[in-house]
Amino acid sequence: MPSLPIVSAAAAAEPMAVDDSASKKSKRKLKAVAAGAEVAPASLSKKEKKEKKRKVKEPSSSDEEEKSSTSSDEPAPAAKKAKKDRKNKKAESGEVNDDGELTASGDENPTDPNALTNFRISEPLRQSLKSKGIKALFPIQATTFDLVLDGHDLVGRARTGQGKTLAFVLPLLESLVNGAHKASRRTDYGRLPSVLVLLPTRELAKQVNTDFAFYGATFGLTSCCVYGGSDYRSQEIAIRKGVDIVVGTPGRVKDFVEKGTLNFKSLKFRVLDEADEMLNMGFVDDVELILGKVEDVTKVQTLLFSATIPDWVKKLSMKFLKAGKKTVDLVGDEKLKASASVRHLALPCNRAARAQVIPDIIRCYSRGGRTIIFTETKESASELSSLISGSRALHGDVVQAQREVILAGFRSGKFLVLVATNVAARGLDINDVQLIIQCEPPRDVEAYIHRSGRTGRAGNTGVAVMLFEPRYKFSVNRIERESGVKFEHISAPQPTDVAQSAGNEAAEAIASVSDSVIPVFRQQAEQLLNSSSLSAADLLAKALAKAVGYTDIKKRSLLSSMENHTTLLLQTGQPVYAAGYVIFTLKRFMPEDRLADVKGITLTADGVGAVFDVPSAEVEDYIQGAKNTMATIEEVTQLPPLQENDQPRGGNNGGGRFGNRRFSGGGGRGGGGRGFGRGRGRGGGGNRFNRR
Ligand SMILES: Nc1ncnc2c1ncn2[C@@H]1O[C@H](COP(=O)(O)OP(=O)(O)OP(=O)(O)O)[C@@H](O)[C@H]1O
Repeated sequence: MPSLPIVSAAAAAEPMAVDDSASKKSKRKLKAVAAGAEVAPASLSKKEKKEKKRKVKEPSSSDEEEKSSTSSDEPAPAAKKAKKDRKNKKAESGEVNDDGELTASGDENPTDPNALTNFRISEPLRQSLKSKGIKALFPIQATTFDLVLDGHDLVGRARTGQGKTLAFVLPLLESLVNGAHKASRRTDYGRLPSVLVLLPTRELAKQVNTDFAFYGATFGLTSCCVYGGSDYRSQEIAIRKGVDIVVGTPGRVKDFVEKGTLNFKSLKFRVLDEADEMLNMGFVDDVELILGKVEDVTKVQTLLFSATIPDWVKKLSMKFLKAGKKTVDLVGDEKLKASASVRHLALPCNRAARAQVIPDIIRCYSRGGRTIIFTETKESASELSSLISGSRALHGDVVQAQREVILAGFRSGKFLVLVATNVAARGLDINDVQLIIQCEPPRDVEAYIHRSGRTGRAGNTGVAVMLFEPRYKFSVNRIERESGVKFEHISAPQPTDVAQSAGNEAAEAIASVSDSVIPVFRQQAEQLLNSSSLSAADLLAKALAKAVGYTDIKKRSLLSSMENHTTLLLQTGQPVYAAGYVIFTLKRFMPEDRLADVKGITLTADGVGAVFDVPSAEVEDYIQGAKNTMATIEEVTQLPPLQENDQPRGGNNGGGRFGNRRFSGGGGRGGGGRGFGRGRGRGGGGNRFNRR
């Protein structure tokens, strides 16, 4: 049995279940703003922090004080009033969730401090938002809206799925049409762009452009998306005709800049989204070149959103953002960097067992929604996709046109399982992704955070399962430490559990079959019953099994998830210090040549036992054999706590901690180790898509 029984695991997830309509409702429900904090404490200057503290003590302290500390631009009187009203409402409602964020209903509720009507969002844009079910701003949006509209440069940070895109889309549009740039707005043919948005991947650029196109259309603003691998000429024509907003990836934007097609003389805003990923993808030079093309930086407002703030992003913000820039950091020093609305599970699974285990994980945890499986390499993505029926692969070797078809098919529900490299890790916002499976712990924690963040978005919940080779458990600990996630450790769904839940579904389906079929099938049923020695219930059980595709139930190891392998526990009544000792004990009653099949010896945390896998057909030989010795061997139904390895050892054969090449770990094709030697490259140079 898995350490977390599957049926109850699914049941445990019950309260998180959201169907499509419910998901929209819950989106509306999860609205919050950091309690009373216009700018997150982690990012405030010392002076600002002091003033903030003082304000908490003295609720009557004036807005002017805060403005003088956070802004050099004087907001319009109307803005002052709106801000003040909001503040008062926030103080009145004062609902604070566990994360210290104010929560408020998303329904059109005037007492909701984040209700759209409490912001300088004009009626047409409000209507467009409502048409998408948005009636209140999310915290990152609420916290940054006035800052952006009032002309500040900004560095913004929030967890995945918290609505960072609209955090810049909405105030930019209002600013162009009703705010500071209203008077200089142009609508003529050949006008130069007012907004440039840079994103690290083509898919992300398209997604953000879709938002700009939709909400911009409210005001007659046009946008255009420029990215590599797609038709150059049509993008060029669109820019030359005149466009208000250009959204693109650095490579293609740079091409247009160098060719003179893109001219930034009228630019009012530049936005860098997922800035840290630009660094990871080797876009450093391109980004700096593009940003450096703006001649009069005093006329341009720059917004930078980044999940983490590595040195380059810091330097970038120092170099290209104005000195008075604001920082809104809703993650700050909090331990948990990954999404809090995601259930994070870790499951031991040998590489060779993945293709068998993953469909069962999907069956048990996806709740009928979409699943994204992440692999470390393009080859693994293609290979796995070919082994999982109904799935499609997405990675950098897939030609752009095909990538778009695949993503569109996944978005529209034509197929529900996408096997992808990190090309799909960042920013992609796809409805009803219920489950993320990571085939191995990623090398950097950011990848874990972003991949798992493809579910549990906009207030919905989701499940992220990370597979790991048992001997590399230390890398689970690393991700846990660095992301602040506390993994629930589970074992692979046992085929019996999966079959049982399939059987339940089949039983329900049978109950709903019309009685009109009975006369047609009764004769065969009676014949079957009369000719069989089984009872009617047993025969029906077989019929149910067949109906859901089972003709046999295989066993699956708890330790490595390998099919037809069983995990055994050896105890000798004295301390067990090493794998060698386990082999030494087994040799006493098992022929040596059969010990080659013993896999993954791992000592138990109590120091007096060890678990290992053997072929299921040989289980009885081990149990009976041990009876003639001081040792006991039993089949485990739940993994006991195991000792952990802090360092990778033992090379590719899966030796792990105990280093016995012949008798330990791995098992199966690849024997592990592949994933660890071949992570994606970081840093500059190279074609980004060759790496994903
Ligand atoms: N105020 C809101 N109310 C309801 N839904 C919203 C709101 N703002 C954004 N959303 C929805 O939330 C989802 C996530 O938004 P978005 O993709 O901008 O998140 P993100 O913070 O950029 O995530 P990531 O870090 O993964 O890129 C989108 O489907 C978006 O439409």
